Amino acid sequence: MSLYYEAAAVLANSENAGGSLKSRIYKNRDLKASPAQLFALISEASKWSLVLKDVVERCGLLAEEKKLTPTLALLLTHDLLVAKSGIAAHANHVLKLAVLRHKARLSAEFTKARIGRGYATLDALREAVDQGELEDSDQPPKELYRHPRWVRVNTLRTSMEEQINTTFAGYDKASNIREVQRAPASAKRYFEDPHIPNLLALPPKADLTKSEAYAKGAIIFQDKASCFPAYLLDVGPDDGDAIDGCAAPGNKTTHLAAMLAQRNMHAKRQKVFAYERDKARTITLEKMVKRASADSVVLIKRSADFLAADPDSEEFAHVGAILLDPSCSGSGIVGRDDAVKMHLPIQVFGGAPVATSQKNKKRKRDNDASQANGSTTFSLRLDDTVPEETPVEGQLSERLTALSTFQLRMLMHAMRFPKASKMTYSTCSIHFEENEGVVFRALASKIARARGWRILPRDRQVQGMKDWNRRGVLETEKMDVDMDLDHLQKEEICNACIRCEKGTDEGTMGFFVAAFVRDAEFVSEGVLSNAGAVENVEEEEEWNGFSDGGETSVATPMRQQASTASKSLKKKRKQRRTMIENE
Ligand SMILES: C[S@@+](CC[C@H](N)C(=O)[O-])C[C@H]1O[C@@H](n2cnc3c(N)ncnc32)[C@H](O)[C@@H]1O
Repeated sequence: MSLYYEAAAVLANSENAGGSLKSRIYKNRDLKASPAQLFALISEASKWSLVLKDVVERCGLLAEEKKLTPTLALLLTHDLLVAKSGIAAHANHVLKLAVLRHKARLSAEFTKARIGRGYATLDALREAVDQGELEDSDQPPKELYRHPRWVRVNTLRTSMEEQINTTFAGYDKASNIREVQRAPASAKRYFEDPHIPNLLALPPKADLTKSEAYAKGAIIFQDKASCFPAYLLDVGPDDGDAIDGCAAPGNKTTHLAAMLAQRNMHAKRQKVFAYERDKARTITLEKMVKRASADSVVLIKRSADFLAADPDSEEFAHVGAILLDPSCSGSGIVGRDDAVKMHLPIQVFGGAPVATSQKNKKRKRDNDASQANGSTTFSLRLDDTVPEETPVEGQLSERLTALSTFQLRMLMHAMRFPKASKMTYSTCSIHFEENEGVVFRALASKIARARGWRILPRDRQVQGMKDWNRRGVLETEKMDVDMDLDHLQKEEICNACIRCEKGTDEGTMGFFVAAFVRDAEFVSEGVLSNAGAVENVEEEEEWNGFSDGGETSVATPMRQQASTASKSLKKKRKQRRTMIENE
């Protein structure tokens, strides 16, 4: 099979191989072509595909050359018109002949396309393509606020100063984030984040995957918002060990480990227990922890369910802090700008474009999956960075109920650890039900009340988080918990919660985080044994709102008066109980 047939087959991915483009190519032992050549052909052709798609269509190539599929036509046209070494096939190769027959028209259409886009020379067009500056005229204009490439400097391996002087030597320091959001891919510019220490923003398409710093774990790609939980947890030398209850791929785990190590240079050894239930993701977590040199701090609980961790076990006797980032709807996730996007030509008949799949139903021209689906674009992840979460599809409201039930359960389990006095709860979701909704329900639970868990108010948060202005949102109509709190008190709880929104000039994904704390008096043995009455999660679901009267401060919500649940709320709770029991 020639290079081009193999490239088309990789793109069609008829075997549904998972992973990024790179891993699909490099892990495929059956390929004859060199993986480097295949990867270069696909990623280069994709960069040019917006222009070449038009050229192939205007030339009517697909209608005339039955051997060519849209993908093959695009790849071959790329090599004919753009690649320095031309088409990589012998002179009589059937595919080469099919394209060479139209060389004059293809070249003429290419020149027209270049001039039409306002580029006087091929070099000028080449530069624009390299910098990802070509706009798709059929698409709405690019997002106003592009998503930067966030880079966390891993202090377990290096320092900010060292990275500025090595990896980012020769880069300009931007004075605001907009300068990097707007910058072309090749711009050497960084912005030092004002909220999170050791965090840099770079232009959206900055490619550092080949840098030594990335390979050695000195820098880690991690969205700004994803750095909030470990920073907000603010673990110090006196906080003992920590648990990350939902760890893979390990961004927050390694961040937490780096913060622990940094603050605890001379003192006791503190560990991070990292729980990950999923087997495949545990392998990723292990790799990530090793690459970040966090393996001396992090103890991985492989394929282990955090809910099965015994809070009273000797092993966790010194756990003072818990980071909880459970699975969620992923509705806050932002698609990366650096994915490979291949725009494919469609067949044009008498001036009207017709999708190949409609016209040639009988003729199996290739495994062109995207066209068979009626789409004319392939979108592939270029590198192997593992996403923290995969967005949920389908039946949102049912999924939100199931997810929030699970999230609450995880949070209440974390509240059982006898020596824990601080904890963060986060999601990359934009939905109240998974965010503030879970926080309210957790605060109202028996376990929180018995063990003295309360929300960490804004004014007691670590500086960068106190300064962050996007706070929790109160959606009263979605609250399915009875709380005898007045509006102002609910607003105060929301103000203690932190949100990030996607598509803003802050350059974050959609995210939510809240911190819970409890005072030393509650961490004492006596209070713990009283809390023994709170036995299990099923019982938690029976709670009746805030119980014993008295104080109404946000800091001690468990002292609020109980109120009677409405019928619909009772029904919802019953549904939730059934779900927990069925899990
Ligand atoms: C949102 S992701 C965590 C992302 C991670 N904190 C990071 O920053 O890289 C949630 C993870 O929790 C894991 N998980 C879900 N339920 C779990 C459970 N009961 N115990 C342990 N891990 C669980 C999932 O497999 C998934 O890898």
